[in-house]
Amino acid sequence: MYIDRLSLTDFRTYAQADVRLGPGVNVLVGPNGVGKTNIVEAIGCLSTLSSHRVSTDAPMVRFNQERAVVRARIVRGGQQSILELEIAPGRTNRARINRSAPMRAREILGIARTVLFAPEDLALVKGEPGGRRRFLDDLVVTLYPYLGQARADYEKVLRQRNALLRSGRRGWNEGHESTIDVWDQQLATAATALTAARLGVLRDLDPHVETAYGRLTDGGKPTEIVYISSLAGDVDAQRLSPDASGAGELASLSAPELYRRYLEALAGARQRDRERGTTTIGPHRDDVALILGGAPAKGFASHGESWSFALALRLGAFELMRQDDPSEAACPILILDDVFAELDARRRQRLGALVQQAEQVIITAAVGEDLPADLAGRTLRVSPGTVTDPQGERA
Ligand SMILES: Nc1ncnc2c1ncn2[C@@H]1O[C@H](COP(=O)(O)OP(=O)(O)OP(=O)(O)O)[C@@H](O)[C@H]1O
Repeated sequence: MYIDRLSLTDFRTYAQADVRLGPGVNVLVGPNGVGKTNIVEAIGCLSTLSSHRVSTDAPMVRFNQERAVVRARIVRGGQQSILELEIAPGRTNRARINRSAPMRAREILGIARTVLFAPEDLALVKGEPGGRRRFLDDLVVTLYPYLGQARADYEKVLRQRNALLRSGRRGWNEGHESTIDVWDQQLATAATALTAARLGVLRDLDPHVETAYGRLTDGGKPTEIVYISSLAGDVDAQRLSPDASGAGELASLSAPELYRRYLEALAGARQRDRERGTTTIGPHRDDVALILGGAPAKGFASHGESWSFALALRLGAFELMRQDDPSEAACPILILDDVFAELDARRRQRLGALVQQAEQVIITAAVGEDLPADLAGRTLRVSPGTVTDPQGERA
């Protein structure tokens, strides 16, 4: 799939801009701060309904405006469709497909399939567990959209259980005890679905990440991704020695056994949870250990290695999505924001060769010379509030 026209209204720096893109490689070039990332952020948001760099919608709306609109014409296997997303902070975001009546934004989730790599992804390797969980859950929901419900259910029941635990700190009574039994069953149901899906996706992702890292780094160190589960004991201890994590055993459990393990663990942790006023067992406490050359990448890998590992995670996700539906119409759009400047000449070359597998690649770069010479494609010049197309016309 590819986007051939993108239109932005009051999105970040753009009052109104029309950007013409094409299949193959598209490079957005312009000085720092000119608005290149704003464009790829808009495409990512149309695909995932969230920004890769902010957790709320307000910063995406141009200063002093109330709403932003992102519209894209998407070509999938020769069929065109127009997707539109209205971002209105403080109100419900709305979407339209082919200029239909407005619908809930959720309805367009996943129609534009994208994989976006940005400098912020370094946090996947160096940062806190929340980013890794989000990466994994986003991939789970992309591959198995029906699990979006399990994820939403889990978050809802978790909030309710935590609210009950907090209220119980002022005096725990029989009402609390019977209500928490109900929440535990619901939590265990959603946790089972989510954990099984995460383990399955990790198992499938792992070899693709290893291959991508090897290709990027000329056969560099081996990588491994290990799931760390709060069901299998102290997550901090597992992070230090991921080999000893119980994830392998968890992956072999059937769903009813996993459910039983969650129920047992929640019951066993109830006293502690009551004291702390929060739930200490469940997928929201889990993590993913990224292992490079036998050692946890976090804390051990160099900056360049961490960067390449983060990139390999995204490229691995791209490959997994491609394998999941090998038709060209479903091939995700690959977006690389500011990547090449961070890599040495050889890794640039290798990345340049790797990305050409996508039907559409969108790359941002402050300096065109940072890109490998054989990365053939169209170049769009970005200047404040405007993107100039290859023919030199102002869009
Ligand atoms: N809501 C907004 N309204 C208006 N301008 C905004 C808004 N949000 C960000 N900006 C401006 O957008 C600019 C940053 O744009 P962007 O991140 O796309 O730059 P870039 O071209 O990718 O830069 P770099 O090469 O440094 O990464 C900043 O000047 C910032 O002030």
